[in-house]
Amino acid sequence: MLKRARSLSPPGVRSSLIMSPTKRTRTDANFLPNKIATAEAASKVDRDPPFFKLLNALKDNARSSPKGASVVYWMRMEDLRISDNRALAQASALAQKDNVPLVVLFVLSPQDYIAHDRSARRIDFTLRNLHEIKSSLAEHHVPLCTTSHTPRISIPSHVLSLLKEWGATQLFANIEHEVDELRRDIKLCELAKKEGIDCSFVHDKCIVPPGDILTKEGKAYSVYSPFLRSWIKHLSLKKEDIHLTHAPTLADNAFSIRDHSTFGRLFEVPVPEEVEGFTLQPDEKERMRFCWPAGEDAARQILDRFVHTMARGSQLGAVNPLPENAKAPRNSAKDSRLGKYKAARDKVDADTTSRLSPYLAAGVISARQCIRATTEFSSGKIDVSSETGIGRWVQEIAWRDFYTHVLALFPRVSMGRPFQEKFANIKWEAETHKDHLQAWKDGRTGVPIVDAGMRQARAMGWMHNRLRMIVAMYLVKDLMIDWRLGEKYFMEILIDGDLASNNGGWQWSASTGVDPAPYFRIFNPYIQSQKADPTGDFIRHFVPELANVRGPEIHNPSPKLADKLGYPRPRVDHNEARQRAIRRYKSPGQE
Ligand SMILES: Cc1cc2nc3c(=O)[nH]c(=O)nc-3n(C[C@H](O)[C@H](O)[C@H](O)COP(=O)(O)OP(=O)(O)OC[C@H]3O[C@@H](n4cnc5c(N)ncnc54)[C@H](O)[C@@H]3O)c2cc1C
Repeated sequence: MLKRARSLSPPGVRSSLIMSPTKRTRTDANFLPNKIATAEAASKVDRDPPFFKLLNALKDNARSSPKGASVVYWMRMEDLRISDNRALAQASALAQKDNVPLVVLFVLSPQDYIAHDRSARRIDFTLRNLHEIKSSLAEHHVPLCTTSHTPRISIPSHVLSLLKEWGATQLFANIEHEVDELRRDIKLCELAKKEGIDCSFVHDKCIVPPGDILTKEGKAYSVYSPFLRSWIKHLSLKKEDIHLTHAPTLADNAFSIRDHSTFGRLFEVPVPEEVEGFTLQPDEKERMRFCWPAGEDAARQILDRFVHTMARGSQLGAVNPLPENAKAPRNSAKDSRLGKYKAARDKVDADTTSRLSPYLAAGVISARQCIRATTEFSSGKIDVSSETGIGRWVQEIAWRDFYTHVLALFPRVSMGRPFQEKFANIKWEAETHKDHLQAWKDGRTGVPIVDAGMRQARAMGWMHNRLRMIVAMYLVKDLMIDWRLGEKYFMEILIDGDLASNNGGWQWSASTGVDPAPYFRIFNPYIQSQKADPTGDFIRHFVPELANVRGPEIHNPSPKLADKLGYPRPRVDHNEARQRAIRRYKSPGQE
């Protein structure tokens, strides 16, 4: 009997019809020359990371200025929340102490979005969250002023001019770890100092701040396991331990701010509906809203659902994570998705993972809150054991920290360089096989699990971790296409695009990064497919051409069946491609 996959797409949308993910304003042809630093430039930056330069600039700019007319918190793309937000809490506390209004600023920077390949989905998600934040802040009589500024090079001056307009002598923000953002903030510290304005940029993204976990030699870790061992030692739920402590809550501004000639008007400054060049098609916009509802409440509910409910096959696709009619029973730790995470996390045929990455990447929920939520099931302790679902999930949050530390302390990775310079000259096929890259993007490589994963990304702006590894390794090792083109495409299409995790994942798959998959251990996509999607439900859902195929052929259809169903044949023979990859990695630069 033929089995038909359920239709799980939002109303009016079929995954097979989803062709154009975003209105494209950029081409791949512009990418490589612009983005890759020379080996020398990367080494120079690695020797003197901007992250430490910023910490020094902040010391130099220690709080000394007299009380101003307001205190400003500059919210960025990675901290879109009000609760458990360290910089916001500190700004709020100071505003209370000085008895002046707190003002929240957000600066849209279209040039940065282009330079960093930001997806229109991520920008839309940012704006949707800003709308929520604006209303929530208004309940506390705190205005959110959203501006847009170009060129990006003058953002420090733009922020400074606003601070002066608002009579602020104190600026707070959470640290962003990408090279461009760090350099921008260093510049702002320098300019602010001249104007007598203090800058406090604080650690908030990671559980343990970059620089706090170092090897005995005082160097950053480039291997995950020892990093994890050290990371675990930093975690405790004791009151005095800062790493997991909830940041103090936001205090209200005085109601009189509403009548203030300058600050009162800020309540009227709208959050734009879109940023030019990052416009979503209407159906895509609807789908993103359906799959990824904005706001802290939504994020908290998604976390709660992960912690308390079982995985369901009906949730494998582009579904609403919080269906209105879901009266899902609350399960014990043994049965919940969190509890089963160790055994189930690599399965793609149900919602086995939390799907919190868009919320974590945008800071709609804090990583601290995610870890605190797990302690309910572990007698109030932090479980980091590799033997339990809870522990395994906490370790994933540690991967997020790990890659952010790598980004901050080995800035070369955000400059288009491989972490392992010896792999800089591998011979790629990008020029000779542009059609292969396009087929991969379109989900038409002829390898069902790869195509299903790529179509999931196109449909949802999100992909399961196991699939990300499979499709990434397939692009790099089977199609022999430069990992940077895959990294860029992921940023352009994913709603959770995060430079640290994305680069980490790509360099892991390409065997060029920190703690990578050894270059000779190459995933066989057909074996991976059987393990990740044993029933074939996932493939049938996302590859409608194969919707009626049952049995093992779903993982690797015969040429005859593929031709009959209008499904492409594989572009390369996996075994031959594997030999080619091993040969080229062994002797970089050689054919
Ligand atoms: C090639 C490649 C590209 C990736 N690009 C991104 C990206 O742009 N943004 C992103 O957030 N993650 C990225 N990841 C990591 C991972 O795939 C996603 O975080 C995960 O699939 C998100 O699903 P989830 O929220 O259900 O994760 P869960 O399994 O529920 O994990 C919980 C959280 O832990 C973190 N996490 C889990 N796995 C990893 C990991 N391997 N590395 C870093 N953090 C992790 C994420 O914040 C995630 O939300 C990438 C991985 C690969 C292999």
